[in-house]
Amino acid sequence: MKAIVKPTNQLKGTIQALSSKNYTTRYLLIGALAEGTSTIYYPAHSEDSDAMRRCIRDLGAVVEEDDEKMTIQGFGRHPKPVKELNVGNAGAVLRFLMSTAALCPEVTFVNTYPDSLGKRPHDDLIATLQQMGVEVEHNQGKLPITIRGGRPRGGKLTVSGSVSSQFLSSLLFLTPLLEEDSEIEVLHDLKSKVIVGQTLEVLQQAGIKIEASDDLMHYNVPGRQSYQSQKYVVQGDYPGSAAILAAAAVTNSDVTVLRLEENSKQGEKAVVDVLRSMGVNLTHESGLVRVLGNQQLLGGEFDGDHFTDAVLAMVAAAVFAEGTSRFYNVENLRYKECDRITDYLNELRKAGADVEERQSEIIVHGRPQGVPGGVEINAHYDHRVIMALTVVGLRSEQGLIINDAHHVAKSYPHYFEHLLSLGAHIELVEQ
Ligand SMILES: O=C(O)C1=C[C@@H](OP(=O)(O)O)[C@@H](O)[C@H](O)C1
Ligand SMILES: C=C(OP(=O)(O)O)C(=O)O
Repeated sequence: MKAIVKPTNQLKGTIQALSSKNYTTRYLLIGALAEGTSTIYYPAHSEDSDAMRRCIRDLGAVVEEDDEKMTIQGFGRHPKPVKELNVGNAGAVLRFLMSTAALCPEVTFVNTYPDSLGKRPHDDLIATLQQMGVEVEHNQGKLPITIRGGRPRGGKLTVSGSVSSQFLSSLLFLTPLLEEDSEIEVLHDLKSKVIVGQTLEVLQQAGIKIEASDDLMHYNVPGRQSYQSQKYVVQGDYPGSAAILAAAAVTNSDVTVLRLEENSKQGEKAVVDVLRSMGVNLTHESGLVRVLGNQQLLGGEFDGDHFTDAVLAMVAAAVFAEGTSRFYNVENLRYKECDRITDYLNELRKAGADVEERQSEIIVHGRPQGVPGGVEINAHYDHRVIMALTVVGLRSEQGLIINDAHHVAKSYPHYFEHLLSLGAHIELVEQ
């Protein structure tokens, strides 16, 4: 699908935030790791959450659903000895399930997105699984990956957090089920640290006890624990909503997004403060964010690691801000669905933005007068590139054509529908 994004002066209306992808994948997994029946209310429906649902079914969970909820009868510590799993393009799903797969005799994760997930590195998690006595066959740390497990061992474990927090989260899901107690030490650095808080939150909801140090670099995990089956309610998704809020900020708007909890543990909640500090007129009360956009934005300096999945949307807003903006501590954006620094900035430049890259920084010289647009954009298989370039297209002089825009469905299948309901001028054309 191609999205023809046309200049749009005004956005107006109210939308419900989509359900959080990152909570949905977690609740599906812990529902599967429990032995009873768990219920998830308002789960996300996106390619990534569908991937987790498909894989836990393949591993033996019984999943039923209606419009409002899913029920999961889990497999506990005894997944079905499945031979092959297909996680689509979902990084978190792959990494979380690589540990679960260690409970099976032999599972191969196939490579269905060679130009996206197929290029992402998993060496750090592979190394820890090997410490646990699991045999891993891989293609230089990448897919396809075969895990030969059966009886993974806990004990003293180390994992690097310098590329992705997902490796640590993955181990935190598995280690409570092992015979041995585990002590996990995070080496080097821990990127996307905030999201580990979401992992610890859901583990606690499932009755799992873990002692975490304040800096989230050390963990004591008692073994022989069981996941309790529970009822979970999925909150609204900040990363996806960040793009809607950015679109409202760069146009003349009165846009309200519902279901965005103020006390959420999602790091991307920070976009409310980021936009506010850029001078955007915005309120956040009772789970409702309202933006009164007037196209006036100011640049600023931001540690992007706090809101990793919303950096691209905030960069898109900064393209139209007065002055220079700097998003630092974002090197791990290079290891996502595409290289979200080099690939993304190349597309922004095509649209007419003035941007520079460093190894771990994005620098934007804002153009409050707007950018020319009038070009075709390569989506690089990346939902967040698609969402962010749409924001830029709305404020450009000649619009943008975003090719392969259907990949938006990885996290936010209703993105264009939501923007259309707010009055955006967008035409969707099947390619
Ligand atoms: O744990 C998770 O669910 C995620 C962790 C983050 O990845 P990294 O830890 O690789 O930055 C984030 O970008 C991703 O969308 C989801
Ligand atoms: C990077 C993302 O997801 P994942 O790592 O799970 O593929 C994302 O949703 O932006």
